[in-house]
Amino acid sequence: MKRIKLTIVSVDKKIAEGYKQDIEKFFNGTIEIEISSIEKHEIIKEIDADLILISTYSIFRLVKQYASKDCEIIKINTTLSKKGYEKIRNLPVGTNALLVNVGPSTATETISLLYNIGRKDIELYPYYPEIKEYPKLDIAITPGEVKIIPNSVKTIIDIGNRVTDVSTILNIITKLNLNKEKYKQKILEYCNETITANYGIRYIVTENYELENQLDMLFENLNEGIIIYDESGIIKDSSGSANKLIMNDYQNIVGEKVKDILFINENEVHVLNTVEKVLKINQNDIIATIVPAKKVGLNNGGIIILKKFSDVERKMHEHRQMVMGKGHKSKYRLNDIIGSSQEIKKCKQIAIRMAKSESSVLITGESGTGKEIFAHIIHNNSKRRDNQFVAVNCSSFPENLLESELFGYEEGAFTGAKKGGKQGLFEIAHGGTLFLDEIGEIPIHLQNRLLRVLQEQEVMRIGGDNVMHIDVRIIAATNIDLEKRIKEGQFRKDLYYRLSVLPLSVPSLRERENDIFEIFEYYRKKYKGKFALSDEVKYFFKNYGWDGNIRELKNYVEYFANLEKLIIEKNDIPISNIEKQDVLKFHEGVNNIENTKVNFEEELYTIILKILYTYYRQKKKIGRKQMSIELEKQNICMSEQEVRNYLKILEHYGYVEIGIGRGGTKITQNGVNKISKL
Ligand SMILES: Nc1ncnc2c1ncn2[C@@H]1O[C@H](COP(=O)(O)OP(=O)(O)OP(=O)(O)O)[C@@H](O)[C@H]1O
Repeated sequence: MKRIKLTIVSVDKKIAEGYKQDIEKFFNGTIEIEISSIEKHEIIKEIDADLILISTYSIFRLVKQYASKDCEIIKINTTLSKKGYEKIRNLPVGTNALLVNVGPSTATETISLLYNIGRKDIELYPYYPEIKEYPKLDIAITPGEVKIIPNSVKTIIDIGNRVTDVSTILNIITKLNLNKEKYKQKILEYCNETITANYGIRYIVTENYELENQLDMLFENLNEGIIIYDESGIIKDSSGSANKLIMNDYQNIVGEKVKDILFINENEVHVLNTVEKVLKINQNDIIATIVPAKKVGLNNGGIIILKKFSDVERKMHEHRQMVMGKGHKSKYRLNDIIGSSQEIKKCKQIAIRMAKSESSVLITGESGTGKEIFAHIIHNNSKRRDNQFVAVNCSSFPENLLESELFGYEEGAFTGAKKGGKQGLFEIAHGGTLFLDEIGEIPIHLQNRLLRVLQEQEVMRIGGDNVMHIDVRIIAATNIDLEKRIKEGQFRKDLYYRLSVLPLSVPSLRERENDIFEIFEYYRKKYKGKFALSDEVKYFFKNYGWDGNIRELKNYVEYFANLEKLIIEKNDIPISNIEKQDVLKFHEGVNNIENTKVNFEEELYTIILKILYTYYRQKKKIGRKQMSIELEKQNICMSEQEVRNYLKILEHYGYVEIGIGRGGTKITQNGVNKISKL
């Protein structure tokens, strides 16, 4: 292999020798160094080198003539050795001395060097052999030129030959494209042996080194395994514990592909946001946090933190995922609420007004009506929008886990508690909004605690004695009748009042029939469905009960989009034929309602009206479900859909009033009159 060649050019051969020694010593003979001197303003021969170093800029033009076209030329920066500096370090402030060197420029250069490295407080006067006038001083300082010091001088301070500055060493490494890592330690040593006037470089070299050292230590001592990978998913660095977790011994995994090592897909490696995955590696459950590293210059690379986790932690993790699944960021905007019905427009307006307030909101409505979207919208339009939106589904946690999720715990609070404790969701949501979904499911004991937090705006972690002030806005949602729960003694009245300062009732899809097809169309486009609905199917959907509301509708659209059919027929609807017939029959009935001869002698209408009358006397409304239960008591089997059909027809005749949502049905005065005549 060809050795790298460096040529040093200087006016004075002796000086060049000095530089050669410094550089040779640093590179430990791995670089070939030649000296080319200048005689009578000429260079003896052409320079054939990979890099040329010159002692002064005054010879630059001359050297350039002898150098090959693309060979770079850099000037050697010089400085003092530490030993030399020590000799002048203790000179008293205000000392006057001659600075002796071979010529005027070298003398002034040395004065400025001493000034730059810190001796600004002594007065130095240049002295060189041809000088005509100079002050007669007792002290002379010289970089090795003792012979030319005038005899009158009493004290000679020889600071020794000037040495190559670390900045030149760094220049050589960079220009010759040498492996910086290899010289890291040597650069640091060189910095310590010499004095440099280049404080910036010194700072960067030593500080970086210390930082790197600390990082290396941290890297190796963390229990978690760390993997750093580049944009091709290739591992660039890995900590000992990562190697141990993955390979079961300390075998190095640098150079391997992340996906092959962790058995995951390529797209799981290149993530846009931090994700957590649970992996099974070497019979161990490992939780891998994959952090994209755009900001640290790895492009699409990233960092993976690997951690073994116990059963307790796994449970915690699963539950955390339930919470995190809902995200700590608000994702919906007003435009995500599709529909132009008056009902939904009004609901949006109310939500926006509520957003401007700081009071608690209670969102009610059937399942799948969009309560959660409304919670996001209220947060997004409030002044808390730049802070966390933390959503938690109260029904998805066992009681004790919900408590620790909400309020957090201190280390050692219970067996299996994580080291360092855990932040509760109230703390996480500080400054933002906490969305408590399915609040009706929260157990009584926690209701007490929740109420206290809301009243006092303070939380205390489980097992802790530190009270933390929190500023969190609560939005709660429920699809069950909380007032009923209160009557049953299952929900605290005072908590209910505190939560429902601003009540928002989201209408069911049944109450806004006109929105059905608008939402249908929105999701059809979203799922890239190419289908159209047959007329019969359209009638069906218009008259369908939509108990699952928009969530159910959305599922239908997704299902149809996957069928890849152009026209969706009745038989494509994935529900039982009986229910389908009911709906369609009803449709025909309602379509022909004007002509429908309702035979009130027919027992069924009478029975239904009578049940309604009984409820009316008890000042109660009755829902479809309850109606079919009441009918069953009289040995009449009728589905909720059938009940709905009968009620619609009774409504058409003005005998009943069907309430919106789950409001239930009430007999009218007409209806009362009707049955009294029967
Ligand atoms: N107006 C709307 N336009 C479009 N999509 C909607 C609308 N309302 C709800 N959705 C969608 O319907 C689904 C159910 O909404 P969401 O989860 O907000 O309902 P929910 O009332 O909170 O239900 P649950 O009580 O079961 O938690 C979601 O996928 C949501 O995106």
